[in-house]
Amino acid sequence: MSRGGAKSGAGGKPGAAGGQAGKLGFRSPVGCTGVTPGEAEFVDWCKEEKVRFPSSRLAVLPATGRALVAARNIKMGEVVVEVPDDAVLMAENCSIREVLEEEGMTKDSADEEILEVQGLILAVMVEKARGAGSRWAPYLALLPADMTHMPLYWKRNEFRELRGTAAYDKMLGRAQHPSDAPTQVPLLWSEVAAPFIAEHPELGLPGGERGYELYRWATSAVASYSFILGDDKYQAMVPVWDLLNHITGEVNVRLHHCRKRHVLQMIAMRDIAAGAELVNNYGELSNAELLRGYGFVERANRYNHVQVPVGFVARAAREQMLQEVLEDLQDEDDDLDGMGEDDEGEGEDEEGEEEEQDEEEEASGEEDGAGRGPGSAGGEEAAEAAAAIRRGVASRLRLATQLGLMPQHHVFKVFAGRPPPAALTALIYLLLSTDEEAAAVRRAGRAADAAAKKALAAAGGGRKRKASAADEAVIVKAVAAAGLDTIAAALAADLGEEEAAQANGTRGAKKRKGAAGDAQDEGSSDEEEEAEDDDDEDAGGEGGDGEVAGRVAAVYGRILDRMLGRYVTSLDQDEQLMKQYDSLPPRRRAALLARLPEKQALASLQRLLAAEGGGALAASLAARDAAAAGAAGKTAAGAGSGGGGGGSSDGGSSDEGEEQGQGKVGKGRKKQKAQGQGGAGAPAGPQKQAGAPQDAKFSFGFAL
Ligand SMILES: C[S@@+](CC[C@H](N)C(=O)[O-])C[C@H]1O[C@@H](n2cnc3c(N)ncnc32)[C@H](O)[C@@H]1O
Repeated sequence: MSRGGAKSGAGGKPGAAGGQAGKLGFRSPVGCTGVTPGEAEFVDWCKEEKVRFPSSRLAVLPATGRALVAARNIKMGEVVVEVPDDAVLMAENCSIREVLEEEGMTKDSADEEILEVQGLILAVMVEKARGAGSRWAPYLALLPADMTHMPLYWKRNEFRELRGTAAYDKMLGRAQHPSDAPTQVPLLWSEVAAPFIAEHPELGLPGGERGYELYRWATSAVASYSFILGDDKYQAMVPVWDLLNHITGEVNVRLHHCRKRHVLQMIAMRDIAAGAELVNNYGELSNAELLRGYGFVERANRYNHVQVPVGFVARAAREQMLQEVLEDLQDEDDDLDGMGEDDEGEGEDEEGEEEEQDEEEEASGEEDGAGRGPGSAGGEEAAEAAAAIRRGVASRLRLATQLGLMPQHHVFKVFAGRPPPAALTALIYLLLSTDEEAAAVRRAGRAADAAAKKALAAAGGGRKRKASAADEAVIVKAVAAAGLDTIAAALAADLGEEEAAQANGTRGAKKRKGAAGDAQDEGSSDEEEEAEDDDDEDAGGEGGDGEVAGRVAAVYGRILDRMLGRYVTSLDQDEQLMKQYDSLPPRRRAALLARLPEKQALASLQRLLAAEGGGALAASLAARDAAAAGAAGKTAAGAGSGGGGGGSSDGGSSDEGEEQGQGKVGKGRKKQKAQGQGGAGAPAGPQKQAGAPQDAKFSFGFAL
């Protein structure tokens, strides 16, 4: 656990690096790791390995733990750290590389990413177990012996404090690679690491309890200290680079790989005063994400947000449509109760929903609340309606994927005080859309796709080349923009712009019941046309104002209610707890700082929708450029394999080298054998705002 005190770093004045940590004025209740001795040995080892950091020195800071600080004034552009490619520790160059290769646990031999990660964990275990016999002994000795700040060590009741947060979801494997989730650590131990150790007694690794403890430590070290290098995404422990802490908004170095010289470099992004901390950027991470991946939180964090899973959106839309259909069928509201909708087989786009259901059941025992599913009281018609709604939603989710509306890891990020993401509002609209509207969006998408391809072909001139990830991103951006245009036009029309409605062929209120409409009649019928006319009449002078907006807002309401209901405490309770912050145990404080901002973001959206209704939704859609840019980024990432935390802009490369950032993004090109492939360079997201290069081929940690 945290151990404080400004101790002197190797060759440095005690506490000289007040810098950013001082400005921070806050020390994370967890995460500032205990410090193990061994700087002198480590510094000697660095000299032997030609790991250079001539202008900086090691230090221990009260707020961030062990750190690297400027030993003198550093000029922007100076190389502050150089690590030869072969000094990094990887599965591919450790002392048991052949064994790991044979067992399919290296970059070239592994079938799955998770096995590569396990390969590095085993490599760290072996090198650690070898003690002084390991080439990396002084480096590994400097890593904190105590990693219990990481939530994977939290007790069940402490972990429960995180329920509802992105940290909780991810730790249970709900929001990203399930196999990377900390809660899977015991499983990975028993299924992967323990059998490996048993089959290779010659490696001298301990089994049993001792082995598991070493495994947990190595897992924590790899999660919070390793880097993912370059396009090829080699997972590596990079000495000295990993001494740098993260302080949101304070990053002052970027990471770079010099291919010519085969060295990983850290370059000053600005002038750094003597004594100031060198600060890396782990990504645009909320407190919940920082806690999950690195075991610390920040007092104020501009990246705090709440993550809305796509599964929630789909479920809320289904519930809304079912309620509307049932109302249309003139059933009693009560008919909605007890209609156990079958949640299976929704399709891959609703990943996470079933798990959420489990959690809800666990949390409240009333997951299948009112308004869900046919099967009993609603009778056959209702059952058919619900089935049609499910099909309609599944098909629109596929369309949304084609349009690039699906967010990374299937979660939308909602920030306090900002309109919801355009892609989220657009997705809700799409889910509620009629077949005709969905078809129009599909056509618009295809047209934009074709236009973008044509433009790319024209830009490529005579030498037609294969579309790169960046090209694909342009296409997706265009498609997403087209889809959003169609949707925005329809929404604007519904908000009262009749002309736009006609121009876009948008329809009356009842016809907007989307999949609910499908449920009654797949094709457009005379009755439906009549209904449309009726609706137009009903709407009268108001022109159906707010009908769609009202429905979209209702879906938002359902999402928000469900999201807010997931936490162990209410927003009010948390605000009260903040008043007793100092008296809370560290892990409770950390959990509070992880979940409170999420609730504040949800409450803020609730207020925004209540105050501005359709205005807030229109503002959301107006942010389409950002959404489209996000889609473009996702596509670039998707061409590789996507990944964890941070931003996702594509990286540039040159003969000289590549820049890298923290986002787990790569283009997935052909595997290469060389080690330390890393480009290096700019941590992904926040640097965009700091005016730094936007390259991002470099990640930190893995998806723990
Ligand atoms: C790459 S290491 C950085 C070096 C680390 N401080 C040490 O003592 O070894 C990442 C770990 O540093 C700590 N850390 C990084 N930034 C922090 C911050 N802003 N506040 C508290 N702890 C931080 C967390 O324990 C995190 O898991």
